[in-house]
Amino acid sequence: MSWRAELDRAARSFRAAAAHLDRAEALAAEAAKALPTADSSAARQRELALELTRAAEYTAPGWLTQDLDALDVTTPPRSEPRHGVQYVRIGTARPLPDASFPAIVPLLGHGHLVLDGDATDPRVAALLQSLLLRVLAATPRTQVSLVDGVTLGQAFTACAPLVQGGIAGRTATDHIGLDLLLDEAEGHVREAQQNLHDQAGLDELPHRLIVIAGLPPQIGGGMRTRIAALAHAGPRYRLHLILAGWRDPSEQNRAPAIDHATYIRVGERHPVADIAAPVSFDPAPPPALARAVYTGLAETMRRETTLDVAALIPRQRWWASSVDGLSTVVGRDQRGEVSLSFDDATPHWLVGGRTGGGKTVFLLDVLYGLAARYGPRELALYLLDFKEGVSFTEFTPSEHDPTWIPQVRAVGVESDREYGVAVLAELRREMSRRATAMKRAGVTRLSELRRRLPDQDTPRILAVIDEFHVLFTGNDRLARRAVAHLEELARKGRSYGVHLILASQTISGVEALYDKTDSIFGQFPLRVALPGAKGILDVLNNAAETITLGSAVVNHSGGVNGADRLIRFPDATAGAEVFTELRQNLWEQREPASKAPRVFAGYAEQHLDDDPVFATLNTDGRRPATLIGRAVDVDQSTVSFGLDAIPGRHLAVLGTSAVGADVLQSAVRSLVRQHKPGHAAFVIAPLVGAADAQVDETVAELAAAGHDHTVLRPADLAAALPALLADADPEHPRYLVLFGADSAAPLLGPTGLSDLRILFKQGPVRGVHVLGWWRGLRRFTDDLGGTHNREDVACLVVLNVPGSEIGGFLGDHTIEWHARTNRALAVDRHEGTVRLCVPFVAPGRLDEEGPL
Ligand SMILES: Nc1ncnc2c1ncn2[C@@H]1O[C@H](COP(=O)(O)OP(=O)(O)OP(=O)(O)O)[C@@H](O)[C@H]1O
Repeated sequence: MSWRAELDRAARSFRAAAAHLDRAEALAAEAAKALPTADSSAARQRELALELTRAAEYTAPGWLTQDLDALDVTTPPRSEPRHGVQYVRIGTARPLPDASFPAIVPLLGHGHLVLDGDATDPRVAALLQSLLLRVLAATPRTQVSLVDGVTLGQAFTACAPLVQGGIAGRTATDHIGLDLLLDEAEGHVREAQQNLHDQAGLDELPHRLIVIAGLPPQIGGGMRTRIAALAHAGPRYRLHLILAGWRDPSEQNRAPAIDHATYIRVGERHPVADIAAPVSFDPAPPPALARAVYTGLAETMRRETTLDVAALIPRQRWWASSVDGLSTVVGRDQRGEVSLSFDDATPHWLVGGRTGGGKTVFLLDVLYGLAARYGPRELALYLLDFKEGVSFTEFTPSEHDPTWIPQVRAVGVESDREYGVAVLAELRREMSRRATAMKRAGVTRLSELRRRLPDQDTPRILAVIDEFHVLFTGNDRLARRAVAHLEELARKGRSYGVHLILASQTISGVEALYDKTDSIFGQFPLRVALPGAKGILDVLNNAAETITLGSAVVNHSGGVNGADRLIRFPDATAGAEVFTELRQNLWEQREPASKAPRVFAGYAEQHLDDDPVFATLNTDGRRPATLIGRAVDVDQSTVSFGLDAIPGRHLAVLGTSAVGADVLQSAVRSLVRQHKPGHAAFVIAPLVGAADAQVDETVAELAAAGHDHTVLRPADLAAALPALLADADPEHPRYLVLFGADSAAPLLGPTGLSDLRILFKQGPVRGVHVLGWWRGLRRFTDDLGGTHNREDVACLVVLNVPGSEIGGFLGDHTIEWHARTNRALAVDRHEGTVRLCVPFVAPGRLDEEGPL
């Protein structure tokens, strides 16, 4: 066929193609191939170039062919290549100096582009940027994976908004990153295959475009073969490659051929075999345009992936079984809802982010999601927060809302480390119980036990510890116990259905865990990095640095680079009503016997009148007890000292804090309830003005209860001491209550002091007990007659006395006590116990007293 006939045929073809998109796509390529270069008439060539331009514009409209300089961000995208092939412009073909047409090549819906040069060649770098912008602007749902092993990511710096928006993963620059990226791409193919197998179709699956600006130098034949295999399978599953630098200099180790590819030879005059004209490649797009398009895409993605809290909650409640694990929707990514699990693969999670990075919100999303899915027989929650704040209070009953989440067993807000360690110890005990039950049942996993004994109450336990690093501060015995507990729970938890979320705001927080025991770290394969998270992901992975509020990087591989998934999660604070309704709803569904969670609020005062033991005190007990506060433990057990006929059963409250008078008052008030009127006598010595209010209230209560009581004038104290012992009757106890005992010594003089010491030594066996508030340890020691007599007063409530001093007094320097507001150390020398407690105070005392 002559060239003229050839040209006519091509021109005819193009006219027909105008009516038929698919056909035009095919014929455009054919016609371009047919362009003769030598002896054709210039006029005809110009005419044909015009035809080709029209056909190209028709075949690949807007973003796909126009000069990028001539476009702005408002240019609409082309609809997805639903059928057929999407062509994209690579540059301008110029058969004559004054005749040109867009050089377009097929990509999405067809195959791949392979360039022999890499991005170290500026023409290639520019072309890749232009191609990426065109494809993404025309087909906005496309997912992108970027590899640049030759210019350290320089080729894709303009793509930062795509990375932040979750449209592109972070650029892989080395063989490890490429390896992970190929894993992900192979996952895409598998997912698509599954979709086809399930006859779900691929319409919902976005295109995935892998742009490789140059391969990292370290990669070997295996990796190249994987790329070639992906290229072979990819187009059928909406996966396409733009592969630059695909050449191998060694003849022995040639790069495998890429199927379905259009090869572009960068250095040649006719770089594309199908276009019989010289082609100059497109320049890089105007930076402002790229920025505007990519930012717009990221914003659209943000809108589309933003999830309402309602989407976290399934329509049906408590339907799920936790036999094999727990799982809940936590957010969305480009592909839809994202669920995370606690199971054998990801038994525990590590969550981090800067202050205000959304950690609390994320945790609330997770907890409500789980609580909606798994009933109390499937899930038990322990929630611990060490910082000031209200993270978990909404799970507990309050004055405004008496409901609670029935799965919650214990909540600590502004917890002490001691409380945290007590919770961890309780979890370990539960693990031991389960281990025994499993041994007995002859099984090794919780799931087997659950299947074998479906009626047994063995829910999966999730313990959430916010600001967990506080547990390690101090590097003391308590810290070591915390580490030991955490290590055990982290290592064995998966077998016994005990899962942890450790969350922290600070890098030092996370490092604290690492420093304590790097073996724990490996037990937390699932990492959730919120904005500004440090130390949560691998050191080389800075994915969390650029994400915005409401997003999180989820990484199932211990935080390694390239295994990131960017999700968005809903704002729990914005959806508060939804969660409130859910809470009330779940509460209504609870079993009638369901108990409210045990709540420890570190900042709260404890009042004797609210104490459950105080409420049950009566005169039938064998051994009168003085109630002094609530222990910092999971049950907040009441701390008391029994006053029986054993030497040493006296009570000393130590410290200048005004709380001392309250504690003494509580001790007396609890005794008041345990004696019938006339069966005990109370001798009250008000020695300091600071305790006047408590003295008055105590006396009024004694009078109201009809108890025998005397209020001593200070001047009468010395005379009263021998009398107390003289006619003592163990059946009718007597209590000497010294409000401000440190002021007694000058009143007593040497004889009186000696009488006091005799009382200390001989009183209890004869039914006489001293209860005193000494405002200084030194005074108390002197009154005892020296530390060698410390056994004479066995019950101590230590307030603001330095730890070293009390350690010295007790002869035990291992005691760790840091005096602080609203805390006391209850020491029982006989029982050998040293317990941290919240002392009973008068309501409002902390507001008056302020911090110590
Ligand atoms: N998914 C989200 N979408 C939109 N806004 C959010 C989202 N998550 C959190 N926020 C906003 O950020 C604020 C801080 O969140 P949050 O209290 O969870 O941070 P935090 O990391 O727990 O901070 P801190 O530890 O200092 O309390 C919230 O008040 C909320 O308005």
